[in-house]
Amino acid sequence: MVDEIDQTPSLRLSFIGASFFVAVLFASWYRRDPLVSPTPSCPSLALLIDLGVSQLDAIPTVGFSDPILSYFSAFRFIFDGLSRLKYGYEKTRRGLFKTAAFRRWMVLASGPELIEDVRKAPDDVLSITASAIEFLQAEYTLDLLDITTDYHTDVIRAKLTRNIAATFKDVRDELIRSLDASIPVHDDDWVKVPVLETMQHVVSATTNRVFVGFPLCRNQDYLTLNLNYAVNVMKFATIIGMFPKPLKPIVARILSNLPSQIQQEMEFIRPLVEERFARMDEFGEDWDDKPVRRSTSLDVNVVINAEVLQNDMLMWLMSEAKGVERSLEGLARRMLAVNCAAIHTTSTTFTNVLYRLLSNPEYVEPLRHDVEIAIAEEGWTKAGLDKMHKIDSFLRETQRLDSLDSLTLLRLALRPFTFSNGVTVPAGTLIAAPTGAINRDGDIFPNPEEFDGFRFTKPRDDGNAMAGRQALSMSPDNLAFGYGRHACPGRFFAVSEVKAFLAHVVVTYDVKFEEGKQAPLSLHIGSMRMPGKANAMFRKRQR
Ligand code: HEM
Repeated sequence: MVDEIDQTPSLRLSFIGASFFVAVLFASWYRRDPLVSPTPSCPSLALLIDLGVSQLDAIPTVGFSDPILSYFSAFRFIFDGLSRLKYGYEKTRRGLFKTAAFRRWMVLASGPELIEDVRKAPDDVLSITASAIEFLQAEYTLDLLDITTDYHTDVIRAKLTRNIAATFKDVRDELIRSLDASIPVHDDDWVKVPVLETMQHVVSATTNRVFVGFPLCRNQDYLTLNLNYAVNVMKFATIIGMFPKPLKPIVARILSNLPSQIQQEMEFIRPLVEERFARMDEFGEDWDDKPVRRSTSLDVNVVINAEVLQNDMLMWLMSEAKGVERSLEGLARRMLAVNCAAIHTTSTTFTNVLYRLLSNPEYVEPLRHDVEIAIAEEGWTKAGLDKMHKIDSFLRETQRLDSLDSLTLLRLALRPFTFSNGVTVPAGTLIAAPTGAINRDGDIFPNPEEFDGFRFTKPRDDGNAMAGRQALSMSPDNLAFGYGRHACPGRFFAVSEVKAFLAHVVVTYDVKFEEGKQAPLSLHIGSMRMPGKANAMFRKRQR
């Protein structure tokens, strides 16, 4: 007994010593990075740089700076991300601070100059693709055939955006049809609807009207597949990201059923792809510009002899895909990825906008007025949406307070990067803007915690009411869609969709929360924010 007591401290010390040694080795191996430039040949120097001790030292840290203890900070960030970022921002406003991520340091830049530095940096220095590979764990969650190409981004930016006015009638048609189906209002009765699930369904159907056209956009199994895939990517990425590289494929295999999802997507789009490739072979590459064809095999309950749009996302991808990407499997994976980028973000925004409307019923009448004036002038068109300034401001204010992620402009430094204030960060550092904290800065937005739905319609000091104030305007103060060359290419489409939704809801329904209920608490995981679940009550608008 005595022996045991005597030996315990030395055993404990040896155990702590050995654990420390293993932890340091593990940390140096775990944070070693295949994506960035080679580190120096001297192992100890490489270790110091990998751990960010030397070059990052000058930047203040939120949490532990110590290489080992920083893992606790990275872990804590999962539960407390927004307030950690707010704390760092308050202390270093318009400067730099850093916090630990699991595999590397993340440096947060705020203030117009530093954000401009990030915006202007070339892709081979600060890479959005490399950060997406890591942040979304894209190798395991998206698993594109050629992960190095993002041709879908150009397709969205050019073709989808150029076709917004032309496809608006279809988008609105699908929006109304799916809302009618999900919210069966009769007479003057109130109908109870689960908000998040309904918005996910409505956005999937509406978006896929332009992605694959009718009738596939109404196939419930197809919509569920793409929706589940989109929601799971975010969830799985967070979990897989916590494991070291050799364990990631195993964890990914346990968590996800990606191979079967890809197979299902292939089966859904196979008839379209085969028919269209055959036509492309017959008529040449210009075939996709033939806008419509008549179909005889549609769901007769809904539309008879409808025009089926051939100008859809799948067609545009087929026209631009090269190499392995120009196969059924390549296209199926790409369609899943595009759905993933579009559905989760837009349905979360629909949900946030609706919760804000239910929580602030005094906005309903002025919003109705805004819509009715615009529609009287321009009809239900893209030009009509552009005139709905109050609807636009309500959306932007919602995005300000309910940002989907408290980080944007996430980039991975592939080479050392020097900010305009002279501070250099090493290759392998993540860089981002603390958007959630910027959005709550009282110097930029007076009464920042207050929801002021018409904040962005009020005249400014320079008398220029609207310039730079729309939901689509990007600046260091409005990063909801990012900023610069890699800003969200789907933002024009997304904003039209959300504005069309809000405009339709206010002129069609009366809305409220269930008796005694209010907006649910959001779930925060790391920097991400997901709205909670609640029911909304709808009835036909009483005039
Ligand atoms: C309200 C809805 C949406 C929000 C809030 C949103 C937000 C964002 C943000 C913050 C970024 C990163 C920008 C940066 O880091 O600079 C981004 C990128 C991206 N978004 Fe969206 N997005 C939305 C809808 C969409 C839609 C509808 C699509 C597709 C049709 C889409 C496709 C993409 C793609 C492909 C990228 C990567 C761009 C690149 O790598 O250059 N997004 N989005």
